[in-house]
Amino acid sequence: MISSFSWRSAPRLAFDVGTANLRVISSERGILFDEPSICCFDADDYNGALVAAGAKALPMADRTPPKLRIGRPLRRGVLQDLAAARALLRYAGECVGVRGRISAKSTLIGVPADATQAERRAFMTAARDANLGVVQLVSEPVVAAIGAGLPIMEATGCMLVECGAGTTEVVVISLGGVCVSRTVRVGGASLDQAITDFLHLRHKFLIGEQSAERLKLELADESVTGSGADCDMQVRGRCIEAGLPTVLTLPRQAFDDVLVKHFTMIVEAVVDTLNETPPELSHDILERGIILTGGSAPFPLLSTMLAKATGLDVMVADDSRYCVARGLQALLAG
Ligand SMILES: Nc1ncnc2c1ncn2[C@@H]1O[C@H](COP(=O)(O)OP(=O)(O)OP(=O)(O)O)[C@@H](O)[C@H]1O
Repeated sequence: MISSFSWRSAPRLAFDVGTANLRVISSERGILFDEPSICCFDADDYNGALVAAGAKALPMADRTPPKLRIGRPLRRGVLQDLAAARALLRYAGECVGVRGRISAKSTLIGVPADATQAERRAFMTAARDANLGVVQLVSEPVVAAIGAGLPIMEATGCMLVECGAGTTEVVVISLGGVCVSRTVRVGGASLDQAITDFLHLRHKFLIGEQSAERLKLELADESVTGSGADCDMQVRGRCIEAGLPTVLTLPRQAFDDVLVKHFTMIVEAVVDTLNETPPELSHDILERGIILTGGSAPFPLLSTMLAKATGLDVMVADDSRYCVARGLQALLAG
C-alpha cells in the first residue's frame, strides 16, 4: 500500500535501478542522472578497480581485451553482480553530488514487484556499500502507475504493464495496492538476445549486443521500416562460414516470428492476469483499458497483439520510459 511508505526524515534522492538504465531522481529537479547500467573493471587488479561506468562504459561492451571485465548489476531484473551494482550506485551518487554517507532514511529504490527477500536484501547491501544510507524499497509497477498519472488511490481498477529491459510486470491496482500481478522475466534485453540467436542459428551470422539493440530499435520504429514486408534491414557483423566481417541484408518480415514469439510471452501474462482479476475490477479495466509504461512499451507490435488478444484499448503512457522516474519524484515530493 502506498500509505505504508513512511519515514521520519524525508528521502532526498531516489534510484531507479534497471537492467538497462540507472536513473537518479531528486524531488525538486527530477532526473539528475540517466545512464546505462554497466561498468568496466580492471580484471588484473586484485581489487577490481573501476575503469569506467555508465555512458562511458557502454561502448566498451563486447570490445574488451582480457585485462578488462564488463559488469552489469542486473540480469532479468535480478541483482546478479554486487560489485557492479556497488560501483555504479557509487558512481551515480558522486555524479549527482553525494559526498560521504547520506543520512538515514534518505533514499528510495524501485524494485520489481515480485522481488524475493534475498533480492531485496541484495539491493539493500549494494546501496549500503555505496554509502546511500538506509534505503526504502518501493514496487516499480506501482511507482510507474503514479508516474503515468493513474488514479491508483481510488476505488477503481487500473491495469498497467511495465515493460522494461529485464522484466515485464503486469499489475491491477486499486485503492493504492496491487490486487493481481504477474511478472515475466522477459523484456527489451531478452528480445535483443532472441534477435542475436535467430541470426546465429538461422543465418550463421554473429552480431554483438549493441548491434542487436540498434536492429531492434529499427524494427520498433515503423516510421523507418514501415509495418509491411517490403523493407530491407541491413545488419553488420561476422559471417560464420566465411569468417569475415560483412553486411547481411534481410527483409523486415524475416524477423516477424522472433518478434511474435517474444511478445506472445507478454500477452499470455496479461491474459492470465485478466483471468484472475475480480469482476468489479474487470469492469473498470474494460472502461479504462490497459496502460503500457517502461522503455519497451512503444514497440507497436506489442500494443497490436495485446489489443487483439484482449479486445481492450491499449495505450502507451506519455514518455513511457520515464514513468518510474516521475513516480519516484512524486513520492519524494510527498
Ligand atoms: N522506442 C523503443 N521501442 C522499443 N524498445 C525501446 C525503445 N526505446 C528503448 N527501448 C528499450 O527499452 C529498454 C529499456 O527500458 P527501461 O529503461 O524501462 O528498462 P530498465 O528500467 O533498465 O529495465 P528493468 O526495469 O526491466 O530492469 C531497452 O531494452 C531498450 O532497448
